[in-house]
Amino acid sequence: MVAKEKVYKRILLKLSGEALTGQEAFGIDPRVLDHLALEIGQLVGIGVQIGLVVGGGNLFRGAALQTAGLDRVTGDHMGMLATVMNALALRDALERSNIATQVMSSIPMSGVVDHYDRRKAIRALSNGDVVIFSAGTGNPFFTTDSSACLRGIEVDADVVLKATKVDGVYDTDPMKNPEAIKFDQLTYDEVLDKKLEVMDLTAICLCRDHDMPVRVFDMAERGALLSIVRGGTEGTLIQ
Ligand SMILES: Nc1ncnc2c1ncn2[C@@H]1O[C@H](COP(=O)(O)OP(=O)(O)OP(=O)(O)O)[C@@H](O)[C@H]1O
Ligand SMILES: O=c1ccn([C@@H]2O[C@H](COP(=O)(O)O)[C@@H](O)[C@H]2O)c(=O)[nH]1
Repeated sequence: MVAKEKVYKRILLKLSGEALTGQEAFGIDPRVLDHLALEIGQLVGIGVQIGLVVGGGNLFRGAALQTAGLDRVTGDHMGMLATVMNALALRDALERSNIATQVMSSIPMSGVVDHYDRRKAIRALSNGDVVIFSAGTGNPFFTTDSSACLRGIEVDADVVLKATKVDGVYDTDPMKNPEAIKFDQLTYDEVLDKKLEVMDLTAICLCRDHDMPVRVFDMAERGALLSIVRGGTEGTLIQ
């Protein structure tokens, strides 16, 4: 039974960078951005406060660049800059849908976006603006899963919602094993013990230590986001 009213007042929504590619060969598919603007607009419409983190996997990942011969820290810097590009594209799509949006970056980028400031972010969220936290944590060797959980905890979100390319957490990677079995619910320790790779384990530890629930769900499933903020059980809940 799904409530008509929202059960979450403030959320941290982590969007898959990789899923932004959509049907394009590389980069960002504008149709994915438009779909996201529609879904996010529905939440804004019922008064949900939304912090966003978008990944960079559609453009660059430090680990992949290292495999190709680049220095790892340089690769991670490139990955973090990729998340800023995605954040700018997302802001553009949201603003075209008349959704007030601010982008903050963990890496100072004067003249392009504001530097991350927790108090300003909380004020903006309280005013109903969508706030996109870009450039990850600002540090190499992390991922945007960790930055999403970190920012979610900092701004006192009710939940971290990881919107990704699969519809939940499975016992093995469902992209590689069609027989994989899906979980409806898991504890943080079960994710850690089983080394389930849907989310990086640093992020899970952080959420466990700060009692931040995480729901993993399919970014492409229409209406899933709205349903979840009203108490729907799409995907897998980790708590
Ligand atoms: N046990 C598992 N259950 C579900 N998915 C898993 C599991 N193990 C690995 N995965 C993989 O994890 C992926 C999601 O994590 P990943 O960090 O790669 O993507 P993302 O965070 O959505 O993208 P980006 O890093 O670009 O933001 C899924 O596409 C899935 O293939
Ligand atoms: O705190 C962070 C966050 C990210 N990175 C680098 O950016 C890329 C893209 O992020 P994804 O989470 O993989 O989408 C990541 O692979 C890292 O290289 C970072 O260094 N620090």
